[in-house]
Amino acid sequence: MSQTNKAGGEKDHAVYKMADGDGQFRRKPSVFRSFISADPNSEFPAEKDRYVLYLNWGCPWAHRANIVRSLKGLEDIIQLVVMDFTLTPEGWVFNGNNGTMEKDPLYGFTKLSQLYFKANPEYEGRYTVPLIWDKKTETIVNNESSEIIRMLYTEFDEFLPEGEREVNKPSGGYYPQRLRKDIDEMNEWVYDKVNNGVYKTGFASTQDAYLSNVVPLFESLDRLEKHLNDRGTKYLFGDHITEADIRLFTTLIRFDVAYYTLFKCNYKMIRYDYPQLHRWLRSLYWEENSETKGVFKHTTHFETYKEGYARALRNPIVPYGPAVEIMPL
Ligand SMILES: N[C@@H](CCC(=O)N[C@@H](CS)C(=O)NCC(=O)O)C(=O)O
Repeated sequence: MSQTNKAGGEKDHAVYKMADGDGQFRRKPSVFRSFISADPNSEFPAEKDRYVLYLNWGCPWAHRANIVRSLKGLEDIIQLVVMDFTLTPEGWVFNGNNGTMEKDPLYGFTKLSQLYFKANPEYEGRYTVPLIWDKKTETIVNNESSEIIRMLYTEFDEFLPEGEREVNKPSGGYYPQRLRKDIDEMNEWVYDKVNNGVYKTGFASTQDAYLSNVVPLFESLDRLEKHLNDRGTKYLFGDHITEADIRLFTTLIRFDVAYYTLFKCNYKMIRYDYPQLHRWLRSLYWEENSETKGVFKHTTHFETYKEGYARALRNPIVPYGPAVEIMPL
């Protein structure tokens, strides 16, 4: 493979090396895996103004956490720190660009890696968002979005009005007991083939690696289309939004705009080829009702998607289209 570098001399920097020697991108497991708990005697008890969520607008994993923080009405309880969406050779940085913070508000840091080293001076993994920081013990509680969102569903409920608590929701909330098996089962293949599938496709560095991921990606989108079509429901598992919707949304809202071109996921487009998924995506984005609370739209930042992925790929060109980011309802 040619290593021609049109974007400058940084292309070979470790931060941009996504594929392994065989051309496949393999996401490393997150390292910080503690849980915030409603139990006041736990290691990380839920408290107001104790925890901080670090993220940027570009990242789909971070987007999950941002959606749940707002859906749950935790804006006054969990602080949000937004970093720039451009992946630099030093990882994510604070620089004040694009309306983000100039410096880390807690320590004045300029790089996310500094928080990782403050939490663990021996840390060796990647410096990823999202992460939840504990101001009291000054460490990272968790940097795995699938776990962060689960803490947010329930563990801060005592700070919320009765009706917003998961136990009091007639639907059972975002991860209802009666749907757990179905949601977990869907999460498993949607994570591998769709959420992470677009990355494995886009970061593949050989034709074989690319094909071995792009084909299952579209087979899985076909499967999701059929799931919605067969059930005829508004959301993936009925009339209420669940975790499965939140996890799929952050990938599909980036699909036509960014993954289609930049990650070469260009076999089909959501808007033209998947009527059910397109209907589902637009209703989450556009409808402002008691289910969506307008949160899906307000946490979506289209302007960062194309540019963020182009930069992460060291691609100097930001694609011009599509003309419309998301079609009207
Ligand atoms: N498993 C993690 C993945 C998070 C992740 O990979 N985030 C990306 C941004 S979309 C990141 O921070 N990448 C920086 C890097 O790998 O250097 C999660 O779901 O929380």
